[in-house]
Amino acid sequence: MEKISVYGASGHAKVIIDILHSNGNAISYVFDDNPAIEQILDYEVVHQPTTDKVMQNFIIIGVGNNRIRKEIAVLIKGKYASFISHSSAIISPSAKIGKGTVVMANASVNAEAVVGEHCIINTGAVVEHEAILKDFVHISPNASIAGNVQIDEGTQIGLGASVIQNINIGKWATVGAGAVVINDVPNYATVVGNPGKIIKFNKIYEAK
Ligand SMILES: CC(=O)SCCNC(=O)CCNC(=O)[C@H](O)C(C)(C)COP(=O)(O)OP(=O)(O)OC[C@H]1O[C@@H](n2cnc3c(N)ncnc32)[C@H](O)[C@@H]1OP(=O)(O)O
Repeated sequence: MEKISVYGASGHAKVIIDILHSNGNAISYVFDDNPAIEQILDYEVVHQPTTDKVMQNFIIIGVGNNRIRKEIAVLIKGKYASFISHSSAIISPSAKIGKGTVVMANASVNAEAVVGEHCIINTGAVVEHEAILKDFVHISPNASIAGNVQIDEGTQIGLGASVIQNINIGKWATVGAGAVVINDVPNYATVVGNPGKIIKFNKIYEAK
């Protein structure tokens, strides 16, 4: 089993640690740049200047925010672990999943789905057949992505949201918790409700 370092000691990192345990992976280091965070679950959190040691292992970024996860991925250019998944996740042999991505407990990724790098397929989420998710996408707990949906970089699909088949969702968009998306969503839009409607466009800058 690979030894893995977790970069970022957040709540999301705690779930990643559970996943690594579920697979029998050894965790070498948990790193955070905030020196005030000293402990996460049973692990002592290391800080600079131990960064070099952290980099010697395969890395999973333990940060839930898509934009910050991308900034870290671009900044540290580490050797990222191939995707990790909880032992209860169901992943089709024909699905393709990029490095650094995390598939959590009871999630499903079905036939010929393509999931990019550093994505989060959160607890109980469903990514249906032939869906295409670009890098840094987060499918929140219990959200469902139907067949042939395409979701561009950095977009978050909120808790329990549903996206019907063949929909295209742009980059750095947000779908609110519980939304039902039945129309394409443009880049940067925030969509809420059933049927999903655009309420605003995100003003946060796009990670480089
Ligand atoms: C493991 C984990 O914890 S993963 C975390 C997963 N988290 C989520 O899924 C959270 C998803 N986020 C949301 O649903 C948020 O409410 C967002 C992003 C859609 C909107 O958040 P904000 O930008 O802060 O908007 P704000 O709270 O000001 O709401 C704006 C309007 O939209 C409404 N609204 C906000 N969220 C929703 C929603 N999910 N469904 C319906 N209406 C909503 C508000 O009531 C408000 O309406 P009003 O203008 O008539 O008063």
